[in-house]
Amino acid sequence: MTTRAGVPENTLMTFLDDWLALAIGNSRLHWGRFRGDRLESVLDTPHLTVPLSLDNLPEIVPDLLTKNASRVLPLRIASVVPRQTELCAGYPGARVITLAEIPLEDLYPTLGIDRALAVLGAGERYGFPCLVIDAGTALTFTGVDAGRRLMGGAILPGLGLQFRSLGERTANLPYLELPGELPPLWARNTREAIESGIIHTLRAGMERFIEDWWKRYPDSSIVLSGGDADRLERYWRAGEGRAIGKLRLDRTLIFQGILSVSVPFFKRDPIPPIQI
Ligand SMILES: Nc1ncnc2c1ncn2[C@@H]1O[C@H](COP(=O)(O)OP(=O)(O)O)[C@@H](O)[C@H]1O
Ligand SMILES: CC(C)(COP(=O)(O)O)[C@@H](O)C(=O)NCCC(=O)O
Ligand SMILES: [K+]
Repeated sequence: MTTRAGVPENTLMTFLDDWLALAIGNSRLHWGRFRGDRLESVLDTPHLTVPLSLDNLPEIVPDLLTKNASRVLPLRIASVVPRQTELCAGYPGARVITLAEIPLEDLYPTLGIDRALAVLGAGERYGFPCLVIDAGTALTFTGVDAGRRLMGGAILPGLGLQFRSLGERTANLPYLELPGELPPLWARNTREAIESGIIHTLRAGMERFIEDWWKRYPDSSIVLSGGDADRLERYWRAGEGRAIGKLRLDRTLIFQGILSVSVPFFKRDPIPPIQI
C-alpha cells in the first residue's frame, strides 16, 4: 500500500517516529501526537475551513509539533464528517481509516468509525467485553462482547445538542450551557427545569442501558468518553451513583483505537493480555 505521496506506507512509521492521529467529530477535530506507540499530547481544534497542507498544519496545531518536525508527519484520520475528510485529503501523509481495518466482528456498514475505534480502544485497554458511552455531539452507546463482536448500541442527541435545540427551536427557552453540577430533579424555575429534564432523563436512560449491559456481562468495563464525559461522570456520581466504581472516564479511547489499527506498522510489543 502506498500513500498519496507514493511512499510505501510501512516505511513512514517506525518505532520511534512521530505521527499524528486525527479524530474528526461533528463539533471539532481531536488531534493526538504519538511518538511510536506513546500518545504524547492531545489538542482539540475547530473544524477546518481551508484544505489541510504542509504549510498550514503548524498553524493549526502549533502545540503538537516540535520545531524541527520539518518532514511530513504521517497523519491517520478517523472521520465521521465527509466534508472535513475532504479538506484533509491533500495533506501528503494523510491516510483515512476505514471500518474494514477494524478487528471487530459483526460491524454494520454504516457504523461510525469513531464508535468502532473507541470501543476497540476500550477493549484493548480495559478488556472485552466492554461498553463505551461517548458523550460527543451525538451521545452513543457501543457494546462489544468477549468474542470482539459488536453486540449493539444506540444513538441520541448529545448533551450540548439537547440544550441547543431547546434554545434554538422555542420562543421562550434560553440557550443554556451545561451546568457544572447535577441539578435538582424537581425544578421551580426555567433554567433548572431545562437542566433537570435533560440531565435526569439522560441519567435514567444511561441506567437502563448500563443495568442491562451488566446483567449480560457482569464484569464488563464501561467507559465514558467524549467532550462531555467529565461532566456526565460528575452528574452520574452525584446521583444514587450505583456501582460507580466500575464506570471509567477515558477521553483518549479513540487514540488507543487508532494506535491499535496502526500496530502492524510498528515494531511494538504485543498489547497486554486481554482480561475477560
Ligand atoms: N470548545 C468546544 N467546542 C465544542 N464542544 C465543546 C467545547 N468544549 C467542550 N465541549 C463539549 O463537548 C461536546 C462535544 O463533544 P466532542 O467529543 O468534542 O464532539 P465531537 O467528537 O462529536 O466533535 C459538546 O456537547 C460540548 O458541551
Ligand atoms: C453517531 C455519530 C454521529 C457520532 O458522532 P460524534 O458525536 O462523535 O461527532 C457518528 O458515529 C456517526 O455518524 N455514526 C454513523 C451511524 C452509526 O454509527 O450507526
Ligand atoms: K465521538
